[in-house]
Amino acid sequence: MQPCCLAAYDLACRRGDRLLFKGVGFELAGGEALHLAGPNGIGKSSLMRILAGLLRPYAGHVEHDGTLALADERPALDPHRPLGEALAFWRAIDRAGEARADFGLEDLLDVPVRFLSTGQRKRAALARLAASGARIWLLDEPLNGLDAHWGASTQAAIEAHRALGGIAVIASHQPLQLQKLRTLSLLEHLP
Ligand SMILES: Nc1ncnc2c1ncn2[C@@H]1O[C@H](COP(=O)(O)OP(=O)(O)OP(=O)(O)O)[C@@H](O)[C@H]1O
Repeated sequence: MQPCCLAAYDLACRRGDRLLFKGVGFELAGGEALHLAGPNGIGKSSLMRILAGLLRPYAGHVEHDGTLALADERPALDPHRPLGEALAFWRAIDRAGEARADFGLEDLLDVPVRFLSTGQRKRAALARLAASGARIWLLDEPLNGLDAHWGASTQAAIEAHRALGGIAVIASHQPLQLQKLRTLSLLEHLP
């Protein structure tokens, strides 16, 4: 895997007429992981969208070297297609190789995405991200809806991605069992 990096400098975020946070900065190199922490509504998902380039920061800027992929509560899979086709749609666009991570979807490939359970849909979204070949994974509440087995498997997939030199930024209310995990609490960046 090519070297990658992700850095945020003095970020501030405003939504509507409210400033959510300010002065957020970090630098991540290949193999590193950052846990975004903070209570409901503080701006973790907003920060994720800024990092992904989907939301303009009120102040500051983001720099990255390496492709980014975001998995949030929207699975970005066509709800009307069978899961196999919905994943193939992205594979054709991403032109990445086979995903190394196994999210146990083999028996669900003919099920329309809209019929998947919460945890199955989450696993499908994670499989899409893992198959994208992106070097920088932005994971917004990746463990939501997953049972203990798939929660552990997802964290193992994150560790495998890091071992290959990838970066992971993870917003999560749930404890994470990841090696050398750095933490950024948005509570320390209130305006
Ligand atoms: N499009 C929008 N316009 C205005 N306000 C918004 C918009 N999207 C989100 N917000 C507000 O921004 C704040 C931060 O939302 P965000 O989803 O980033 O928080 P969060 O830390 O991820 O929360 P949670 O832990 O509940 O997922 C919330 O008060 C939310 O209502």
